[in-house]
Amino acid sequence: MAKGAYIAGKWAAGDGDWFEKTCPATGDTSWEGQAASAAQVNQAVENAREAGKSWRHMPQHDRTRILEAYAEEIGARAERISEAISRDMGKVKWDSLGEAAAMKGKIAVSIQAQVERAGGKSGDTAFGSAHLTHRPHGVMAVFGPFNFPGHLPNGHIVPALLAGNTCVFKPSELAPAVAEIMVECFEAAGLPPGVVNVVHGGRHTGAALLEADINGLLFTGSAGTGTAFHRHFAGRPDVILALEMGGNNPLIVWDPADVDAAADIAAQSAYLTTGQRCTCARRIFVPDNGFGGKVIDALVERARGLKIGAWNEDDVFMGPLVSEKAAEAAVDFQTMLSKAGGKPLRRLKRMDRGGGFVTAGVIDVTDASSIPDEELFGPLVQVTRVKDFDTALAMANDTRFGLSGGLVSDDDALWLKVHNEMRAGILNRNRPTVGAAGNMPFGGPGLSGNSRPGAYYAADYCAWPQASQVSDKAERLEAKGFPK
Ligand SMILES: NC(=O)C1=CN([C@@H]2O[C@H](COP(=O)(O)OP(=O)(O)OC[C@H]3O[C@@H](n4cnc5c(N)ncnc54)[C@H](O)[C@@H]3O)[C@@H](O)[C@H]2O)C=CC1
Ligand SMILES: O=C(O)CCC(=O)N[C@@H](CCC(=O)O)C(=O)O
Repeated sequence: MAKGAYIAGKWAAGDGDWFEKTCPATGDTSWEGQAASAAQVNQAVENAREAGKSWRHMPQHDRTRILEAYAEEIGARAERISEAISRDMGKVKWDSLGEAAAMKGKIAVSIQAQVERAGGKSGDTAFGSAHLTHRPHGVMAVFGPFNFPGHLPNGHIVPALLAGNTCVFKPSELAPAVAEIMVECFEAAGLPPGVVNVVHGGRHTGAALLEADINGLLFTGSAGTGTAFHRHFAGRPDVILALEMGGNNPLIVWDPADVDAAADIAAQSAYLTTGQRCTCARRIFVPDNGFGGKVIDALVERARGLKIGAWNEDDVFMGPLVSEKAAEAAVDFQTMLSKAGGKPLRRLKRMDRGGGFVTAGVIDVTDASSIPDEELFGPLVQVTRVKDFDTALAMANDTRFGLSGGLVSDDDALWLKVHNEMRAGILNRNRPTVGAAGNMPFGGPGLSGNSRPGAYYAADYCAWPQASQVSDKAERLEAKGFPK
């Protein structure tokens, strides 16, 4: 049985509600145990605060060295990390191995970012010297999502630690297992007890962490939850919030010479990780002509041809959704689009093998009305045929979100227009909307976050800058009208 709380360097059974996670591919129980209670959450925060007293004063190179060792430990456990993630949330093997590799790769990027974005500098002034220093916030609560249960919380935790903060990590209750391996890696790397604490559980544990004495909330998850958390901390400018949320991401496909290449890009944008990436394309715009028709046909052909299976089967592209509930929600979303006038060209359907398995869907919403600007976190893509490029661009931008977007076109002038006018933090040309680079900022405007992008820019929200003007001795000051 898994343990519910890792506090001050020791695992303990949780005192909260019992919960378990079932693998959506095999039906096996992948994690079971008790959640951390509110008392345990408070204890974890207190221990993180205590540990912070020495961690924040440790020389930067010593903190860096521990995190470099952590990277090695992650690398050595890539196979186990991949399996834990796949068993919990169903991600296929090559994809979860990719996540494990990203976890390791992120550490070097974060170390570089800490130096380049949160380092210090000094210079001479007329009176002495001026200095820039960065200081940690204190105790950071880290909330992880289920879709990248290792890589994305790791992308908050590592920069937070490098900057001298300590963390209390609440993994997603839909993919809790990988956190235990992360702890194992931190221990093996020599991280002092209390610097990272883990509290397992769902909403109750999360709510207790929000109420605890934290200095920052580093969140990756849905816009609904992130917005509720933002509301929770209204009037609390003393708590730093970094909210990484979802998208309703557009991809415009406009007359590239290679229809198959365009369809490949569109299909991978829509269906990678079973559509459970925040950067997945949800809306595809094509010209209302023969070319647009060919792209749609080629996309449908790809949706039909994807090999779907369990993480422990060979050569599968797409695993199941995270749960049966998610599969039902995806079907319901498609039904809602159909009622609004959408025409399914290839239906997203629950598969006979049960669990979270669904087929990949394409729905033509050209003639639909009142489509909600919502993210469906699954493999269903909406296509719209439009009369001209400006209409495509205007429709692409007609969203409250702004995470990712893209253009598939050989036309440089169109790219220039899209680059200047499409409102998306991750904006690609002739590349899938997914697969963002860790050495760049990751986030977007609107409801996709609170303008505190992560990845390379995570260093910015993990420390506050301090500016000092220094004169070695106190000297008399002069100013017009000031008494001498
Ligand atoms: N922009 C980004 O960097 C990314 C955003 N996402 C977004 O995350 C979502 C998928 O992840 P989910 O795990 O479903 O998100 P979620 O919002 O359901 O959960 C995220 C975390 O918040 C906790 N939580 C949820 N409701 C809570 C409540 N009422 N009180 C306290 N804690 C609560 C969960 O237990 C979990 O740890 C998608 O919307 C996706 O777009 C996912 C990955 C990257
Ligand atoms: O944080 C980073 O290193 C870059 C962000 C990243 O890995 N993005 C991935 C997955 C995130 C998601 O979509 O849920 C991507 O863009 O595919």
